[in-house]
Parts: sequence; structure tokens; C-alpha cells
Amino acid sequence: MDICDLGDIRLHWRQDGDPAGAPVVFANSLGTDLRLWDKVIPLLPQGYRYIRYDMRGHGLSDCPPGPYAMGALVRDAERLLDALSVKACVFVGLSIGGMIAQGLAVKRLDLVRAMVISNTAAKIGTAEMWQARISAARAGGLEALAEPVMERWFSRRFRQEAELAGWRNMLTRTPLEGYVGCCAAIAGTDFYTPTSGLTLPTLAIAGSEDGSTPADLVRETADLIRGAEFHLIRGAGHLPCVEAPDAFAARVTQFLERVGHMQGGGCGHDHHPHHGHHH
Ligand SMILES: O=C(O)CC1=CCC(=O)O1
Repeated sequence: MDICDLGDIRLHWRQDGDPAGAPVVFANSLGTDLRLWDKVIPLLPQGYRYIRYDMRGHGLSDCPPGPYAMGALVRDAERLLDALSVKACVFVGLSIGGMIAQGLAVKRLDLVRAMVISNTAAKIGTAEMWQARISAARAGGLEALAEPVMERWFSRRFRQEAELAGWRNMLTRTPLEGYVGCCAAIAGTDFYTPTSGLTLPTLAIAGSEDGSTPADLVRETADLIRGAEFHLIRGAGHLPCVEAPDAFAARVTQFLERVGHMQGGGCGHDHHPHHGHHH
């Protein structure tokens, strides 16, 4: 198991693929961990260095007392990448992970050559909505939130699948402090202005059945970024990497093979992806 000690916090991370390849970094969503990417990473092309980590308060990473600021979540990603000597990565973030992507690109464009922002926005919900979520979680635990969250995460079709139980367990076993800490970070985030200043290759992905970040909201954020393209995955909810991994991986592969050839600022890799080669 890989743990990166950043001094004030230890983050759990994992690496797949080619350690010498161009880096692709994945950030998870609220109430999930790095297993969010289990189905997608094996479908992506060889020749890349795939790094994923558990956001603070989630998975096997430390869970410091909350509330967390978005700046702390962005700084965690920044310090992890610096510690792993990652430069000019493609940063893939889902939901709050996609907010981290935007914040990191604004702060350290040298670290982010391109981004995939999935089921996310510059601003998600309202502060009042997140305060209500925090109060409900504190009153009844994550179990009390599980049914409405499953309805936002997954399409009606997927909610019949046996594996729903595993994702539900992943949510309800998230540390309460970690969950509400990250809710507070989302409540305090409005990246509309900073994200509007971004110019970098960006793929925005949405799900037609997403009850948390509806497709129109994702498209609105994509429209803020010069160089962004938008892709809708039909039939998928908030976690298309879980519900529609083939469609998700196909689109990300296309994007990687395009931006993988581009000169990234300060990236020392002379990288040639293996076209059409899946493992
Ligand atoms: O729990 C939800 O509603 C989905 C979600 C919002 C932000 C995030 O990361 O997940």
C-alpha cells in the first residue's frame, strides 16, 4: 500500500500503468474513494502513468478535523503531485474532484497540462443546501442520506444491480468528519471567476441521469473554459465511470491520445502512446 506523508496529512494513493509514462491523475468524489476508477483504468491505453488518491477524509487517507477549505483540498493535490515528481499531468476529477482540478489548474498550471472534469461545476448547489446536508448527516449519520444519494448517483436501471450495495457501503462507511468536512469545502466554493480565466485542453463529461450535477450545469462550466469540449453520456448518473465505464474510457482515451502528443509545459516526457492498444 502506498501512503504519501505530506507532514500534516498522509494520503493514500496508487499507481498503475507505465511509471515512466506521461502522468494522468484521478481525484474522487464526495463519499467515494480511489476504487471509483477501478473499472476505467484497465480500459485506458498503455504507456501512461496512472496515479489516483483518496481525498482527505475519504478512503485510507487521514481524516483531520473539519471543516475543510477547498484551498486545503487543492493544496493536498498540489503537494502530492510535487512529492511524486509529477509535472504537467492530465488531471481527471469527478464532482468535488473536478473542483479540485479547476482549483489546481488555476493555481499551478505547470502541474496540469489538460483536465477531464466529470460531473462537476464551478459551483455545485448552494451553501444552504450543503448546510442542510451537513445537519442531516450529523443528525442521522450517512445511513440517513444513503437513499437520496443513491438516486442522485445512479440511474434507475443501475440501482437494480447487485453492485449497488457495494457503492452504498462505500458511502455509508466514509468517516462522518471527512464527509461533512468536504461538504463544507463545496459549500464555500464558487470558481466561476477563476475558472473563466482558464485556457487549457479540457474534456467535460456529464451524465443524462445525473441528479447532483445535471448535464446543463456541467455544460455551463465547460463553456467558461477556453479549449473545453463537452460530452454527454446517455443513461448514466453522477458516476459514469462506474455506470458506463466503456463509454467513459473511450472518450478519455480519445482525449489522452490527442493531448498526450502535445508539448506540456515543463513535462520531461517524450511520450508516444500505444494507439488502440488496451490491456
Ligand atoms: O452527493 C452528491 O450529491 C454528489 C456529489 C456532490 C459533490 C460530490 O463530490 O458528489
